[in-house]
Amino acid sequence: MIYAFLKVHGSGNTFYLYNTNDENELDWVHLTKWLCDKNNEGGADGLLLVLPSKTADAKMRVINADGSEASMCGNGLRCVARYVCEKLGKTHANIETMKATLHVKEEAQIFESIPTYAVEISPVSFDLSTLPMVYKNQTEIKHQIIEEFSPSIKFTAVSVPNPHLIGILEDRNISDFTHQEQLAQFLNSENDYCVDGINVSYVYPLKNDTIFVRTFERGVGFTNACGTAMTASALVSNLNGAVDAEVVTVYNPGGFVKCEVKQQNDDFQLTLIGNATFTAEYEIDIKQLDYSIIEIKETKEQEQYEKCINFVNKELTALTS
Ligand SMILES: N[C@@H](CCC[C@H](N)C(=O)O)C(=O)O
Repeated sequence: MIYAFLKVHGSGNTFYLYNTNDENELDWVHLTKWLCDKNNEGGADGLLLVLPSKTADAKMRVINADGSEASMCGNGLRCVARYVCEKLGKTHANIETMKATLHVKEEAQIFESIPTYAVEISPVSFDLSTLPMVYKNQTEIKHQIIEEFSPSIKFTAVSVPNPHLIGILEDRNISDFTHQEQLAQFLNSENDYCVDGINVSYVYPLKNDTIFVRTFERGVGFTNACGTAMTASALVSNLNGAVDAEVVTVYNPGGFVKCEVKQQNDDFQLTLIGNATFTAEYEIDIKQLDYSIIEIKETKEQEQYEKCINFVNKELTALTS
């Protein structure tokens, strides 16, 4: 039987998007592992399921490349937002996710001819029980050196609501990620700190309102970008004085986003703004657990997005040289 998928990305964080009314239509875990295999048309970082919702315009589920399910996906939510808004002929919508129903809307383009959406990132918590993560008897890890991780990097643990460990670096050498990879691989395998793994991001403050973020994602590995990680990094950078801006520009290997950070008492209102690019339509023949790609129809959107990448690379070179 032939199934229609969209290939989409937010900041180069690439997903297959599939819309269905039947939440049990296919073996999502088995399918996602095949779709994300780099040997199959370059793979992807995960699968976004768009499903009916009793309480919102639609429901989003996120399956990581390794088959694990995540509670949230910021880059993916922008793509789902565009898909749902275009399908319903609206510029605003509410999307049900595992832990919250989130408001999404079409936004002014962040770069010429780039479809742009703004999505709410919520709930936010610094309580280690929400990650889940354990460290001695602490209930939080906030801008703290953890000798077992690094003698110099200060880390913050935060859920948005998926789990993130954010390290703020003092230097601008955004070319060597060896330490980050070693720590992330340790925390995403058998260890005494994180039972279900954690997304690990290193943040490089560049200006008072600008950071660079590289993320090793739980269930995927290094990706071009992680929307929830970039938003969490903008929040943590503000809280720790690395930046002082309500709107933070976040560069990443896959492009850039804007993260809005508002605080009222202990409540944070976080908004992630960035591209929602649809690169191709895929027709995939699925017979039980056997898959074959029948046809790929490229859109023209990636050509325009490459111009955005070229602009970002020039900006980054100027900021880090
Ligand atoms: N890349 C996504 C996050 C996807 C889930 C994450 N890997 C997790 O398991 O928490 C994003 O853009 O936020």
